[in-house]
Amino acid sequence: MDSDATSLGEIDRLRRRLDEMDRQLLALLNQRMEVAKRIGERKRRESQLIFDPIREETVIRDLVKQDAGSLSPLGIRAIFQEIFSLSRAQQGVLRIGCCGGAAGLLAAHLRFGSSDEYRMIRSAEEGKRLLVEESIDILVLPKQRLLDWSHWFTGKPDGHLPVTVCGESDLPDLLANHRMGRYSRFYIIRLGTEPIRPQEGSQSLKAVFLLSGCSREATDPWQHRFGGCWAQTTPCAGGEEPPDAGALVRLWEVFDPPPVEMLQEGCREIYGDSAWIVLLGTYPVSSGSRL
Ligand SMILES: O=C(O)C(=O)C[C@]1(C(=O)O)C=C[C@@H](O)C=C1
Repeated sequence: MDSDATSLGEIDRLRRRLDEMDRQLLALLNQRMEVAKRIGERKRRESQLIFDPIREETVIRDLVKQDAGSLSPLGIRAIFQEIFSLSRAQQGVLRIGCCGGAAGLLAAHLRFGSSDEYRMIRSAEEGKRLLVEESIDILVLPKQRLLDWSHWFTGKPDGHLPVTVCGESDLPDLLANHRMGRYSRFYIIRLGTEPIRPQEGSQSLKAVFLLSGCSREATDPWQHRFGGCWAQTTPCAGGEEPPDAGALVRLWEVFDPPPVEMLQEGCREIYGDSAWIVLLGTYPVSSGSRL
């Protein structure tokens, strides 16, 4: 037997092993879907949302920590995001609205997976309406448009938003051509005033704050005062700042988010009554490029 034939025989044998493993994987996935369906029934009875980003992140993180094989963290993440997507589809449909054209759709697809329902949204205003009407469950919004949210809610003196930011999605550098580059970061927003609570044992949290009613320059002392203590601040206004909306300041890698009252107090000290802060939500951050 020549060496080509030997190698073909070996490939055949290995492929048969792969076939058997694929069958096992599929059987396990089907079993997993049955369990997810049961969780979904329970959630429906208790009026809980299908999408639980903190649980998903915790599962992925634990798996990445556990894996002693050759899989990359990004690979594990991509596989499990698809599994969660299948699993959400068993529980009902997660309806995702995407602003930001094709880039928004792509960012959402990269974050969520193939089995959810996507809908292109022409403007942040339309997205807000559909979210409030509950025609969509999640809105994916380019970071530039987050300022519009700041704008909309500056009118509300109590500073309560009916939405929380529950994640972020990046377009990988690979896709950052001229047009997409503008839309490299997206926020995932969902309805609900309850900020997402950190899971016990969660290592790293992000908090997003809107600091409104003051000019961009005026955020400097605020950043100086609070930035160093427990967070780094990043102004992320981009070039599309609405005239009176004030500044948006993001705090990130907040391990132990300070009480909102303390922030508000500090803010009042610096700006008197001319500014206020809105806590949009806290959510886990991943060490990879996507959440
Ligand atoms: O743990 C849950 O709450 C589930 O619904 C299961 C599951 C999963 O497949 O692991 C599915 C959807 C949620 O977003 C989180 C996790």
